[in-house]
Amino acid sequence: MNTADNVVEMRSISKGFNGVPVLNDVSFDVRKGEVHALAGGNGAGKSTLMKILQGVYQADAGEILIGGKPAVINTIQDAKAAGIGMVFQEFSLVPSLTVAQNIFLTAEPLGPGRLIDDRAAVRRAREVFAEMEVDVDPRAVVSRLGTAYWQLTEIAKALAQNAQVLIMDEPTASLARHESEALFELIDRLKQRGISIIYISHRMDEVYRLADRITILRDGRHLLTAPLTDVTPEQIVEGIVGKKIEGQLSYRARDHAEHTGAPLLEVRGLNAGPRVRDVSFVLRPGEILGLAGLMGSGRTELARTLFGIDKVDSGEVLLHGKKVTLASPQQAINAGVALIPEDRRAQGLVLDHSVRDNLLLPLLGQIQRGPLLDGAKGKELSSSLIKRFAVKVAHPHRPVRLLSGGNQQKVVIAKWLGTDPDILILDEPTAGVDIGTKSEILDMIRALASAGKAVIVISSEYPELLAVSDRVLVLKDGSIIRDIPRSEIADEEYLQLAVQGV
Ligand SMILES: Nc1ncnc2c1ncn2[C@@H]1O[C@H](COP(=O)(O)OP(=O)(O)OP(=O)(O)O)[C@@H](O)[C@H]1O
Repeated sequence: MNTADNVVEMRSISKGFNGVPVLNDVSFDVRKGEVHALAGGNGAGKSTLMKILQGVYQADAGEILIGGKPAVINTIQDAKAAGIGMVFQEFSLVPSLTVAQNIFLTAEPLGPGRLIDDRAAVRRAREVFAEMEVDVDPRAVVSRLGTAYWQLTEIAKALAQNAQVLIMDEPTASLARHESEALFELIDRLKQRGISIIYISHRMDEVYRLADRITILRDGRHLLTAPLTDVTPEQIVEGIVGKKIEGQLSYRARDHAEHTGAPLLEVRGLNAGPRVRDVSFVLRPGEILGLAGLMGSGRTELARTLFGIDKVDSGEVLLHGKKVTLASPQQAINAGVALIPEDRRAQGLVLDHSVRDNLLLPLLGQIQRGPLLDGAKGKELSSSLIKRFAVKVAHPHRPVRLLSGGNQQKVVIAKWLGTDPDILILDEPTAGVDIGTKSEILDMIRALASAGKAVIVISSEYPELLAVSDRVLVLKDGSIIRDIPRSEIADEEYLQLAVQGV
């Protein structure tokens, strides 16, 4: 293949931060109209490579060619001019503005007197959405729209700026199932129009559904680039993780699986706001309970209520047979409940604080010596958690925000498991984590249950939910509509139908 067929070519890129190498001699190319998956473990360097292509970082060595010609991409503006567009994972729109205003925020069509011409912007935005074959009202205020529409607006914004290559970093992370399918269909259409997509995802099914080729990075080095037709899922997993992983997503029987002990948690007629309605269930030691439901079904709200964040309107919660008041997270923690939240950046971490401080936050009680903190003990505790969860960090005193997304998730999990809770609630625990870590997290969940704890898992990924749950509660509009033992769930499809209330 002639290099001129590549819309983007990155050659021998190297990059380090403060002397720590992150990318080492990495080459990567993208052809016109292809979806190229970029895969690799947490911290492998995917985002860093893409930030170099977007002009956010400059490479220490190597070169970039656009359409076969050497290009200098030192700023985000350079990248835009070169036809590189980014669909941000944490959306970069201004919520108080309309869709059209956001699309043309930096490049408004100017009317007479050089004012922002709203009518022209709306007209042009309509054209872009028509080309995308999606239905979005350009006059709608962004804050009133759901995540899927934010994403469509981001894509429209890049296309309006003539992007030829779109970088999508975990684009389905906050989408419901049907929204993800709509996104895949849009990607198919964009491809047909000759747009190239760089697709970063830890989800293997998406990679196979969409990608023409895959490039795998491991520890900052290029491992392979191949058409998807030439590699098996097992080879990809092994390439990413560096070892074979078997039976990751199959349900395994465990010790304590009969769950005959006295209930650890009893919820009776719980009402909290509009999304938790008359919820009752029992959770016994050793049990893993899956919560399934569509977006907005009340899964997250139920978790937040049990952790003392959302206010209880009526009903009772019993822990170890005793009635408890869960009016604050502190009360919940004291009672032995821990929640690993869905939105880890907002709720799970203090991003500017060090990895060590974040890990020790819920453990302060354990390292207190009189009025002081025992520094040595803190160091020991945090180091052992970093080791146990294989958090990839140059030094524990580095701020958490410098960690890759997946490693931030590991810090959140390590932090809460360090508190040794009796009841652990995990809301989308594997979002953003690589396949190796995912399998470790699922094993951790199983191990906790085997040790006699009780676990509640919320996950939109059915294979994952079915791999760990002994029982699944299906929620709809805040109420439990089904309570199904794992043995009765034949397959994913069965669960999907149950969730839809069929
Ligand atoms: N600004 C920075 N300063 C210091 N180190 C950084 C910075 N940005 C990234 N790193 C480090 O570079 C490495 C690669 O991170 P990167 O975000 O590129 O990984 P990734 O492959 O995208 O991972 P993930 O799948 O977890 O998102 C990580 O070890 C990270 O801590």
